[in-house]
This record gives sequence, C-alpha cells and structure tokens, in this order.
Amino acid sequence: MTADTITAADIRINARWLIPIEPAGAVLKNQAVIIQGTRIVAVTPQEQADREFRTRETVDLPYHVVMPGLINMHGHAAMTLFRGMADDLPLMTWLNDHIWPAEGRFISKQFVADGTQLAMAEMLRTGTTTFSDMYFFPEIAAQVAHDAGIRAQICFPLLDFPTSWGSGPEEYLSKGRAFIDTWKADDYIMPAIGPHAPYTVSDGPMAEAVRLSEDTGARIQIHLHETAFEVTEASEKLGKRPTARLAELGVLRPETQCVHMTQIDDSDISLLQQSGAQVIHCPESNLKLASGLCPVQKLIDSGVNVAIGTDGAASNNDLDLFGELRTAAMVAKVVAGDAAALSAHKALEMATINGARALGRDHELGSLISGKLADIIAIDLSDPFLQPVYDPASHLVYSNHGRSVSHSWINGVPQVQDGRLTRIDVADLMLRVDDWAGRIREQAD
Ligand SMILES: CSC[C@H]1O[C@@H](n2cnc3c(O)ncnc32)[C@H](O)[C@@H]1O
Ligand SMILES: [Zn+2]
Repeated sequence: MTADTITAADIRINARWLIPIEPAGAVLKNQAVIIQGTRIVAVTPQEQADREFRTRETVDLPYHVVMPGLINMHGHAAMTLFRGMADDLPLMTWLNDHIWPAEGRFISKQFVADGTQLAMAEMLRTGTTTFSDMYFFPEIAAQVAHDAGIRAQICFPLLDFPTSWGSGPEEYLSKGRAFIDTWKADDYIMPAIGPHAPYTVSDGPMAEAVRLSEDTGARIQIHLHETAFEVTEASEKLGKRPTARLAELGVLRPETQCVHMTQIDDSDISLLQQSGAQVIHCPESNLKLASGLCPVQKLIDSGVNVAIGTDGAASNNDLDLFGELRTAAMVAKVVAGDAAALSAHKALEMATINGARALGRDHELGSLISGKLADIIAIDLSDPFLQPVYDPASHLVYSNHGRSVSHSWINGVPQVQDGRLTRIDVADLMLRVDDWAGRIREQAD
C-alpha cells in the first residue's frame, strides 16, 4: 500500500482490547476503531490503521476494553426522581399504594424533563448509549434525549384509565399517532407504542395498538407475565393466560417486546417462539419486587431473542446495565441449575446485539463492524478491583461496575470523556433534582 491510499477520517480509537460482539465471542488485541461522521468505517489492527488512515483526533486507551454501547431495553426514566421512595414491597402494593398516587401528585412536563435527564446522566456514565422508555409526556422525554444526543426508543403510554397525559385510550392513541409522526424520521429517537400491561389495557385498545404498529412500523413494548398474580387473575377471569390472549389479539409478533416474562410455562415459550416476539429481561426489578425469575437460558435455547433492561430506578434501584448483567448471569445459572448458563459473552450479547435486534436495528447497532453507527464505549480496567486481566469479557460481567466506563460516543459524538459527561450540565441538574426531592419529601411527611 502506498501513501496515496491513505484515507482521512474523524476519530481513531486505539484499544488494548476490543470486544466487537460480532463475530460472537471474539476478543481482539491492539485494535483501532476508525470513525467518519456518525459511522464506523474500519476496525483494524493498529499497525494497519497506521498505514491506511489519518484522523483529526486519536484517543489512546491503553488499559481499556472497547465495545459497542449498551442498550437498556426497558425503563421509566423519569421515575429516577422516585428512587428509594418506596422499597421492600411487592409489585401491586408498590404501584397501587405508593407509585401511582405519587405519579398522580407530581407528574408534569418539568418532572419528566428533569427525571429523564437524571436517568440519562446515570445511564451515560455507566455505558448505556441507547435506552428504551415508557412514561407519561413521551414528547418531553423524546425532546430531552434528542437534545442530549442519546439514542432512545420512547414508548407513548396506553392505558384504560385517565392519567396526567390523557383521558383514556382514545386520547392516548390519537396523541400517540401524532407522537410517532413527529419523531419517526429522527436520527436519535425511535417512537414506539407502550400498552402498559394486560391488566390495564382491554382488548379494543390493544388491537388498536397492533394496527398502529402495522401502519407505522413502530415497535410495541408491554409489561407481560411479570407476577404470578397477573397470570392467575387472567386465567380465572378470562380462562386464558395473558400470552394466549395477546396471541389471539395479534400482539405477539417480532415487532413486540415482552418485558419481564417471569411466569412462563412451555405453552408461553412456544407462543414466543412461533410469533418471533422479543423478551426483555429485567432481573433486578424482578428480584426486588419478588416478582419471579425469567428462565433466560431456556428461552435462548428455544431461539427466542432475549435483551435486557433495568426497569425504572424506583424498583431497581439503579440504571447500571453492567450491574444488571452481573445479576442476570448469576441468577441464570441458578435458574438453569447449570454454571455454564448465560456465559459472560452471552450476557454481553444480551445488552448489545440482542437489544439492537429487539429494536429492529441490528443492521446498524449492537456490534463494532464497519458500516454500523458509531455508538461505542470504553471501560478502564486499570483499577485494582479489575486486576489482573486474563479475560476482559469475564471482568466486564463478573467484576465490573458501570463506574469504570471512561468514554462513550453516540453517532460518533463524545458523550463521556475520562469519566465525565460532556453534554449534560450535572451541577445545574443536581439543583433541579434537589428541588424535586424537597417537594416529594414534604408530601411524604
Ligand atoms: C404507562 S407509563 C408506565 C407506568 O408503568 C409503571 N411501572 C413502573 N414499573 C412497573 C412495573 O415493573 N410493572 C408495571 N408497571 C410499572 C409506572 O409507574 C407508570 O405508571
Ligand atoms: Zn417497567
């Protein structure tokens, strides 16, 4: 190769270790990732990059693992303002006696703006570059994420009853249609449909949600089979399990993301298999609310795509997806009765390429290969608690916390540099968070 063939590009990231996710299980050493504009244009050994590229910026990461940004596939970002407000309760008591009354008192556009920013700050600091959200005032969450340059699937809420965002299903759906129309072509935002759960959305609006998804391509996300109570109550009242009801209504399809799925038998797994529906696993929320355990390895073995989410910070109580992976891997082994279940590499796939697949975006997200969008993170392994390094993938899942994330880029734009957020004014955000905490505390006293 001669000097004439040198290509100009924007950013070169020199990584000690690279976990590209594709090919599965690969761990490469001394690689360079080359970014031009919003995309990765090459992943190559550093000596080859020396010969082939000149970039305007080089980032040397000599003690770091570089990998695709994490995808947090389920949460309620603004609920971060309710973190630690109602602990040690089962789901329905938590919702009926604490969360829904608090939402009735406090939810407003400003609450959603400030709470979503707080969530984004935590997610960016801990390695998430794409998140999924289901909450009131989705247009505010979408705007805040767009302005910060973080990728997000934002689901508008759909329920049978009135809330601060709508008077009932008709209004949710008409506002939701407009919401999808506004955001469908955005570079960062993927508008989606969020029927809350089988026990809060009746057949008519559920079928409307499917029609809207078919018309627009928008994904559907729904809490499903979260607790034994949900399944027993539906079976007694309707004579069928929630998955069977949703299958009959046409909800179960590849464009639908089923969140939780802790109470599933072989009939549910075969409906997921046949329909191609996605599963979003939220192990820490499921443990904390004592909802149950999702048989992740069994689902994977059945060919079901399983991605991962934290759920909201009011039931987790953090948004650190690396911590979530550690829990997921540990719990999967006990549930399967097999220490080989959900290996470190499989866990990393759940938080990257499987999330991209659930979004229908695996052609451009979820792995570090040329042509994909430049959503990239780096984790600093130089701390004593991550030494020595035999297998970086092992450390990322079994020893790491999101706090070791040192750098991140979304669409080729730096979001975290040396552990600091580049685009969110944290000091100003903390003042607004303090103000909300004061108001929420006052109501509780
Ligand atoms: C329709 S907006 C979202 C709605 O869901 C509530 N919520 C938060 N976490 C959970 C969960 O684990 N299961 C069911 N519902 C949940 C949230 O408080 C909002 O009201
Ligand atoms: Zn949830």
